Amino acid sequence: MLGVIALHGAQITRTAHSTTIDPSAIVSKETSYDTVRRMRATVLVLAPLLARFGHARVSLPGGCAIGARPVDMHIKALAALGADIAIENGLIVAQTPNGLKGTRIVLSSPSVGATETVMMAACAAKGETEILNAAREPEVADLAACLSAMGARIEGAGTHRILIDGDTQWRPAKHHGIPDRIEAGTYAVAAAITGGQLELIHARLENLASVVQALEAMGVSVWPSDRGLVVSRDGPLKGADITTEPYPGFPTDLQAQFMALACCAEGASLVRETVFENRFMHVPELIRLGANITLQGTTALVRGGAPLKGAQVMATDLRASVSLVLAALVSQGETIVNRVYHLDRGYEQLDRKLRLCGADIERLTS
Ligand SMILES: CC(=O)N[C@H]1[C@@H](OP(=O)(O)OP(=O)(O)OC[C@H]2O[C@@H](n3ccc(=O)[nH]c3=O)[C@H](O)[C@@H]2O)O[C@H](CO)[C@@H](O)[C@@H]1O
Ligand SMILES: C=C(OP(=O)(O)O)C(=O)O
Repeated sequence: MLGVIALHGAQITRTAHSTTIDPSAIVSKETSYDTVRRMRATVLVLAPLLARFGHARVSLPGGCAIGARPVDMHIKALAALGADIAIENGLIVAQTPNGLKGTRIVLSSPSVGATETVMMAACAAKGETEILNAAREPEVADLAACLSAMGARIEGAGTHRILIDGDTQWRPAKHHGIPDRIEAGTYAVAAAITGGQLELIHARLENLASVVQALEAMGVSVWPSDRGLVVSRDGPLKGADITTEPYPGFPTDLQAQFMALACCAEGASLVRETVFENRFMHVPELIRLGANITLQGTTALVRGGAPLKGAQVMATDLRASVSLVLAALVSQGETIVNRVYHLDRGYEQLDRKLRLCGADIERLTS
């Protein structure tokens, strides 16, 4: 695989649903559960709706089926800021009869979504809010940069402690979301698994340190270019141990893709998932392609080097889907990935981009 791939803004690709769907559709009882189930980002409109209207009715979010995915931290934090919240018929119903009031929020774990919810709500609260044990993901800092451009006063986003001065006087602003580091990591695996070279335009080394470390441990070269990063492999792939962790650790959203890569390595790899309790649904499908993987609890032992052969496989979630596409690129014969619609939540025109770089890939349904 050889070529150049331009990455899109994280906010565009990763939260596409919230940008294209009118909030009134999200709260409508007519919205089909199946639609909402696929949208994790719906929970993130709760704070802006509350701040704007003083009340909100938002479907309990779903997102990728990779665990129970509760929203207890979002709800507890909004309640601490002064919201009255109830769950009714699968909807989160919230109101702020006395407005929101800044306070100290200690998150029980550094949830990305809960940090974003609190940060947005705190902008509209009276007084100061402190978030402790905040998520440090670059998307949190990027959201803070966007809110700050709109008039918010936020310090410490990207660290474990965020301070927000409330009562924001909002103003219009333009903000470009950061390039999607998960999209970048996925195309990096495409270059690595095929023994090719890709230049990833806009990819940022500073947001991909743990990913680059894993690639290098597996025998893949990564270097900065004027426009982004170049990822290249011409020697053998080596096995590596990978443990998913909150940022700056190795991202859970790249675990499936690296497992596909590990299937093609010489030697064994251990892949541990610590963020979500059920994120190994790609394993039986990779095995269907011929991979040698043993699952034990939250750890997968991948014995690399077994030849992969094309088969009919089923995509279960966004990253599981793309891991099957990546494995199919190096499988002998034809692979058909069913339920490929999951892909579109995180990748714009994946098939076209891979085709332009030399892959023999075709989308059979829209
Ligand atoms: C739309 C979006 O940005 N999605 C990303 C976000 O998801 P999301 O924001 O849902 O992920 P979180 O960081 O909140 O989840 C991390 C862990 O905390 C748990 N938890 C979370 C909230 C809560 O109220 N209670 C609770 O127990 C979750 O079940 C999970 O085990 O960060 C994840 C971790 O990097 C990524 O995989 C997702 O791609
Ligand atoms: C899990 C993911 O997304 P969401 O949180 O939207 O389900 C993902 O992007 O891999």
